[in-house]
Amino acid sequence: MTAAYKILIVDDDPNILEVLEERLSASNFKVLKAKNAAGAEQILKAKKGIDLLLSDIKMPGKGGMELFTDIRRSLPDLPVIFLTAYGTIPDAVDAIKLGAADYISKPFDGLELIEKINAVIALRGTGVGTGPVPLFESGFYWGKSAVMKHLYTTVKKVAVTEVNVLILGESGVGKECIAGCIHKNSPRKKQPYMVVDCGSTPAGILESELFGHLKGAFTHAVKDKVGLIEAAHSGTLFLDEIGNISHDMQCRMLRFLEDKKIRQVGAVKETSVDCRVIAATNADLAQAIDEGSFRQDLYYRLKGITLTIPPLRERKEDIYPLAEFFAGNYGQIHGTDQLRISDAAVKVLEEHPWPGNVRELKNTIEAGAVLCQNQVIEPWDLQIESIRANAVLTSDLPNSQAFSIAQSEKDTIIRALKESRGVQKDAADLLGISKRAMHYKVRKYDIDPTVYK
Ligand SMILES: Nc1ncnc2c1ncn2[C@@H]1O[C@H](COP(=O)(O)OP(=O)(O)OP(=O)(O)O)[C@@H](O)[C@H]1O
Repeated sequence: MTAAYKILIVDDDPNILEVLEERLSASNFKVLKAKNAAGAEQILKAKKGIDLLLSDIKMPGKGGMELFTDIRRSLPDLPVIFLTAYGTIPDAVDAIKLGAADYISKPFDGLELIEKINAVIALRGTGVGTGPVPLFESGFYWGKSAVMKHLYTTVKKVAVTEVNVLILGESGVGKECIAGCIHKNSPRKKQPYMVVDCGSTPAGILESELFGHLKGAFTHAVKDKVGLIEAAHSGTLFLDEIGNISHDMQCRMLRFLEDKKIRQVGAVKETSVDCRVIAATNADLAQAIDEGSFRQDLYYRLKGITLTIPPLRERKEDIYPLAEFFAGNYGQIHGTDQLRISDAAVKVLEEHPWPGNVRELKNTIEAGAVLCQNQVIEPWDLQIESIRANAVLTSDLPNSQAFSIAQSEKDTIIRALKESRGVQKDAADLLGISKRAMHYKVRKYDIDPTVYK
């Protein structure tokens, strides 16, 4: 940030005004102060070009919320961050719903405060995110819930900036899809997009994967290797499962994020790398910080902006549209007619808690598409064990489908094998079961997979 950014602080506590002024001036912001709302309004009237207002919520006389509502009329684009004390957080949350940019709780962490200010200023006036929300984009279905519409707007705003982004959410909610979407909508979209799965890469290998190495740096380093960070130069680096990296790797990542320089394993010289960083995790980083297993300073570096994708069970209104979307995709890919999902199956889908989130729903619909008859997915075509068993036992199956559960399972296995031309691994993937379970069932039902090749 440059000295050009002007921040107006309003707080009735002179100590807070002083501490904030010191902290912000040290980060090159120009600071103006007011000890009450009236003072802030005077400054805003007299001085042009204030970039951000940092306001206390509880002040004698006119409070922060009232000030915020009033200045909305004359300065609708001025971003406001609220300072909240214990007890006023609900007010701050309400203020965000009304359009405030963010809030920070007292006593605040200096680094977090600066990161938030930088992020808000970076987003200000980007002029995006005000249009209608498209239903889907590049294979990603945004859904109909208010929370996903809001996420879309934020993603569009964030994408055009250089801010680092931390994406949080359970496994399968679509974190990697959102990261890709940010890159595709960013000015870096024509540059490399490198994905690193920090969770599944063994710690010993991750360092050389990320930073690269020189020939001879260790036993198996038979030639020089460019790391993924360097490969992402001028583009975007997506660090998936960042919550799983070792303490040593956290230190190295922090140094990289601070200086934007890397040193290959075995090298003496450092190389500058310009890449935007997006990280994701399904871990509870706040808890990991409390437990001392994740560095707080790294956390703040990563979370210029945090995007949280809620689990599917918390946005039930997205289940049916997503299921239809996947059914439609399946039809297109396999050249079949549009699949339908029966009302009874929709009910089953909407009642399931989806621990595997959208990934589980997608697999369920794809397996249902293979198993269904006459292009209609019924409850018994859904590979959701508890519900499926119940549906088979209790539903009004037509006579031709009135199989025993075992017969129905055998039939399912055969249909999946037919679909995957006898390849048991692919059939297992289709049904969402392990390869071992597939071998077991093939033996149990005495099925010969080679017949379906
Ligand atoms: N809104 C969506 N529209 C279409 N497909 C989606 C959506 N959300 C998730 N998916 C699909 O679900 C699967 C999982 O998505 P993704 O890998 O982005 O999730 P994730 O949160 O990164 O999971 P993990 O934490 O396990 O890595 C992918 O096949 C993806 O295409």
